[in-house]
Amino acid sequence: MTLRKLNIEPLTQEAFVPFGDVIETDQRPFRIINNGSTRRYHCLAQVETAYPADGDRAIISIFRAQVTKTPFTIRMLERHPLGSQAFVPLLGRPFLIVVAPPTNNSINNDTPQLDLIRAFITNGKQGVNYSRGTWHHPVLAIGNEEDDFLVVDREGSGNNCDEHFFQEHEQMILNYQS
Ligand SMILES: NC(=O)N[C@@H](O)C(=O)O
Ligand code: NI
Repeated sequence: MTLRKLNIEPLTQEAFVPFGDVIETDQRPFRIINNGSTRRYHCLAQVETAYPADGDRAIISIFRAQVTKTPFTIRMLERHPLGSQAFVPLLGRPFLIVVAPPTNNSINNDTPQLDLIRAFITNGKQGVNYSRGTWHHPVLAIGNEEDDFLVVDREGSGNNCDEHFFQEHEQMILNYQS
């Protein structure tokens, strides 16, 4: 059985709109602050929490991710139905992203739409903010050693992580050659 090979696209905000935001300074507006010493690239993304009145909080973590060797089989995607999740690289290295648009009960039995799954490679200066409900693969670090990411996501009650495992014939191959 030949599995579908995912085409890996360079990450751009335009291409990523169905999935969330690209966190980067290239081509973005800024304000000059701090007596002219600093550029503020304001509100590059917004943190979504479903129930702020019930105590949902946006929290900041660091993920130290082991390298994912490619070719790699994409066997599952996950989503966070109650909040967004942002990954910002701390060591300036590219990383891989596999995403599909959010779904609900009326779409494809509320599972990732196979034909809408896309893969991206960042340029090392980009982070991403997955919108609430965006299907995504857990962080995919590449290179020769573990990578660190600043992660901003939601802390609160209830289940905030749905996982979907593909049938074997639906699985995809991710193969990145730097
Ligand atoms: N589980 C967890 O906190 N990490 C995942 O959500 C991920 O996207 O890496
Ligand atoms: Ni996640």
